[in-house]
Amino acid sequence: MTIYFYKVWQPYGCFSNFSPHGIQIQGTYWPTVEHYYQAQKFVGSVDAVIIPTIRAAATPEEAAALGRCSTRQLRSDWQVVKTQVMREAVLKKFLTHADIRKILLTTGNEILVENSPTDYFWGCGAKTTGQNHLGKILMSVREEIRQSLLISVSTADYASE
Ligand SMILES: Nc1c(N[C@@H]2O[C@H](COP(=O)(O)O)[C@@H](O)[C@H]2O)[nH]c(=O)[nH]c1=O
Repeated sequence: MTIYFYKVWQPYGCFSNFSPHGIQIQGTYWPTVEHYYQAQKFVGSVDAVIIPTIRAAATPEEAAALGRCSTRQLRSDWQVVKTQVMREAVLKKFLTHADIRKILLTTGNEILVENSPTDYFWGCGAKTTGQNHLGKILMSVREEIRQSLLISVSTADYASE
């Protein structure tokens, strides 16, 4: 059965990038994946000065509003790199926090869909025809973590023989 998620306070809210699970990337701490993702839009752009303000935003909603401001200039390669930026942050989130990693793994092979009514790239959009890239990243992170756990279990078996 497909698992839909969107808001933090709804079922499977920990899959939202707005969930309060901090990550450390290259020595810098970010309060949520959303803070990190929105700030990466400006790395190397003339508006990079906004990055510390996004990192310090009190909420992910505030970080998103800063990052979505249409008068600021995005980095020129943003459309090319944004999916990889998101995957790196989501993977780090689930490697860092054991409680939500367990929730992700217990979804087995179910399809995960960000049920955003507006976003046809990261989510499925109101018509459910969106590309669901966040759901796809979560499923791929789930598989990567599962495989790495299998490898560590089999290595431990081997070592104990
Ligand atoms: N969960 C969630 C949202 N969805 C998130 O918004 C981000 C896309 O931002 P952008 O690329 O700037 O349009 C991405 O992290 C997506 O998962 N948006 C919201 O306004 N509220 C929310 O609770």
